[in-house]
Amino acid sequence: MSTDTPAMSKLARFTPFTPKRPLSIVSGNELSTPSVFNTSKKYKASLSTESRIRTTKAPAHTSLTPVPGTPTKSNDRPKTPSTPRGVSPSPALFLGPGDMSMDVSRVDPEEALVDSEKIEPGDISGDIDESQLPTPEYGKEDKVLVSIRIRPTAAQDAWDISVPKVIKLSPQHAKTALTPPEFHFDEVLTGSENKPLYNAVAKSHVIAAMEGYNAVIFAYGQTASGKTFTLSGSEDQPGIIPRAMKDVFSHIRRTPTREYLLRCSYLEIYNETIYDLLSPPSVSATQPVQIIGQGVLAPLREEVVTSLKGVREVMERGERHRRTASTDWNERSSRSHSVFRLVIESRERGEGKAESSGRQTPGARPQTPGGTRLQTIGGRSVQMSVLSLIDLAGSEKATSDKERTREGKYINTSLLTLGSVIGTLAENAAKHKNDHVPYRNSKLTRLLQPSLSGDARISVVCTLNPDVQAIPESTSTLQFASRIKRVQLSAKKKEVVDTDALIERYRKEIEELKTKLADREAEAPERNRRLSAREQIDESKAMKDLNARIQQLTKLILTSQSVDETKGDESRPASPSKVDFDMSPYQLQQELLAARRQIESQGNQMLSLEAALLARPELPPDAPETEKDKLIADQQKSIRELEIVVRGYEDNLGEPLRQVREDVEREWESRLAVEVKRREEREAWAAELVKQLDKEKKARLKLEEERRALAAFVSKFDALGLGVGSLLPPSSGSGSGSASGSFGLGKAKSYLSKIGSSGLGVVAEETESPMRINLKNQQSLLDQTPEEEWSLMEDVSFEMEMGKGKPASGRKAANLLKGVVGRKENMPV
Ligand SMILES: Nc1ncnc2c1ncn2[C@@H]1O[C@H](COP(=O)(O)OP(=O)(O)OP(=O)(O)O)[C@@H](O)[C@H]1O
Repeated sequence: MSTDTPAMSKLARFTPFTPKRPLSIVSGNELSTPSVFNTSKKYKASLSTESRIRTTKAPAHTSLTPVPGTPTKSNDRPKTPSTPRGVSPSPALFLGPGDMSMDVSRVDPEEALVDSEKIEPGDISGDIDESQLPTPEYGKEDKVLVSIRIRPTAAQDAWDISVPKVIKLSPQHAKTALTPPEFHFDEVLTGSENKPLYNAVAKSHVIAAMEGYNAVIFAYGQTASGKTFTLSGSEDQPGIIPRAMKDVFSHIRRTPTREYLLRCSYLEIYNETIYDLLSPPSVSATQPVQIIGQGVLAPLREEVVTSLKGVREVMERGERHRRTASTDWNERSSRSHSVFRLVIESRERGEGKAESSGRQTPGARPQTPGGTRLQTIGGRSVQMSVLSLIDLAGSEKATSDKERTREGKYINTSLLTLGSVIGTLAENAAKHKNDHVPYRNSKLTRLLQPSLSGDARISVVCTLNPDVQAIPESTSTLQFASRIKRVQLSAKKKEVVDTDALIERYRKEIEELKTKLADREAEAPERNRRLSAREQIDESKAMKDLNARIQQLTKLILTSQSVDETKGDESRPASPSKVDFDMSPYQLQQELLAARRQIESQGNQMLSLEAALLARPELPPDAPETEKDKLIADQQKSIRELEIVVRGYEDNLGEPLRQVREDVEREWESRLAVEVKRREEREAWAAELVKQLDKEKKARLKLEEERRALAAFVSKFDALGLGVGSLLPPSSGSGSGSASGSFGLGKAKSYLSKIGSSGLGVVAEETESPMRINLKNQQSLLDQTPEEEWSLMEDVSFEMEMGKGKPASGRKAANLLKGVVGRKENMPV
């Protein structure tokens, strides 16, 4: 290939190949973080000291790596492990005072606005050629902008690029005698100059992103073909990313009518897992990023940037966390696909500075899933777009290293999936088909899905290694590039609807309804006297409807995320999330019902708006322009209303309803807990009672035994004919041995049963024998009967009369008594 082709003349001339610089160890203080923006250091950074040492000093564009297929792996070259996601500094480090970037969760977007006045000259100086505006047609078409970049080589070049924008294999390298096929692209570029490359392939897309279109720029190609060099560049040849960032700020400076909020994130897909490069590695390793919706990623750290320095800091941090490793073909091969995303939000500036700052009540802004968002203010809508800059890992052959081979498999699989996705999309576009596109087969294609489905302007730079040994890989890259050229796009500007006017209307209606309600309430007592019961019911229903409408409108305002600054919190409707916790479950259920009714009514509102939209009057083509404009304005109004109602509907469907339900549940839960506790206490008490009863039963059984023993003793005593009178204490009423004081067996039994069921009942609480206790504390029944017990025996008449029966001698009787009673433990005799 001749370096003097017309294609070349457009860009920088071929940079003569300089042999690879021998690796040298640099001293510790020479180690510093390389930066894409830093003109004195190489961009690509690694966490491993080894790789930092090796790469910090190497001027990238002069040390060309050999082509795959001719590994230069030498034994003396140190093997670089893949960059470890090393121990990270504490997260606090990321938000230090010197940090130019800010975690979105802690930033008030209105305070982080960037406008033309805030751009420092340093942010846009350098080699950005502001006069060179993007080629007009680029980025404005519905096609992907596809460019080929051929890296310089010292070996024999296999490709012919003598015709502008065309590349074909030089006939001497073709395998057949047939003329090699030609590939046509938007640009075919060579050389090491990154500035013309940027202007040709990226600038228009960066500007498109600044103007509200989603834009994606990615580099595709085999390993060591120059993707990272193209995107990130080197110290003296900054690549697309640093140039794009400069252009972002210079665009802001050129656009004094708008103000901007910039947020950036940086991630990599490594072995089919997405890692957040801005989170501390310990965090991102344990919480990989998930794709939770069309282009929605979580958890993903986004940082607000207000200057080029801020972007640089964020980029450098991300770069430090990227995985790179030495392979057989590239000393610092990217082992992952990396995606740098810049979210650009902008709106027209207001009149004065105060208004332009658009300060909103802090804290009043509802949280949005994507983090901090710019608000529409006073009719100023917000434009939002995402610029994604993607450095894909290179396709490669199996290497000699096991780990690299494993990574290579993942890389190749995801690139293959990308290829087949692109193939299907191209096919669908060419044949107007709608075949299934296998986006879900890899993380990379899932991530790119919204863009590839047409939602973004895409520019692809396919990098080629022109060496003869790399012909198969280069051919495959060219085929990929041809396919992606056929993909159809239809990117549209994303503009957040201006809801302010509508909200103002709602607010007015609320005021009117409130006045009406207040009037009605004031007249109610007087009116009710005149009205029949039926009419009173109707009247109260009408008042309820008024109330419901007020609430509905108030909630619509809340869901449209607008807060009236002048009225502060007063103007805010009672948020459903602030349900009164003192409400009874009944009241909460009423709230729940009201919320449900509201959802239904919003559903109806949506249907009627949809119907109105469908039933819109058709205008004849020759109708006057003013009529057409009016119709368009009316339709736009209906669409806005519909959107707001839909948003309100979605919000109500989720949040408030859930919260009311939770409140009701919480209320019932606490009640249930009290009931359960009470029940448990009762059960414990009942168990205790059962235990006590059991004890008492046992005590009664013992007592019964005692009683029986006593009864037996008395019977024996009776049988022996021993009068108890002599044993009894002298009684005032009956003298000892009185004939009338007979103690019959029946009476004694009744006495015993009485004492068993009354006085001794208390012993049931004791574990010891009730008799024993009783006898411990009292005098023995036989020795000394307590008065009250004797009183039980008042009517006892001694059947045994003196001299009747066969009296035992006093000594014999005493022994007998001892013999019977003495068997009873502790019974004093
Ligand atoms: N156009 C170019 N001009 C000068 N040097 C280049 C050019 N393209 C690539 N290089 C050099 O070639 C080497 C490999 O390039 P680079 O790392 O960009 O390849 P890559 O495609 O990103 O590889 P991988 O997929 O393995 O990460 C680097 O040293 C780089 O500086």
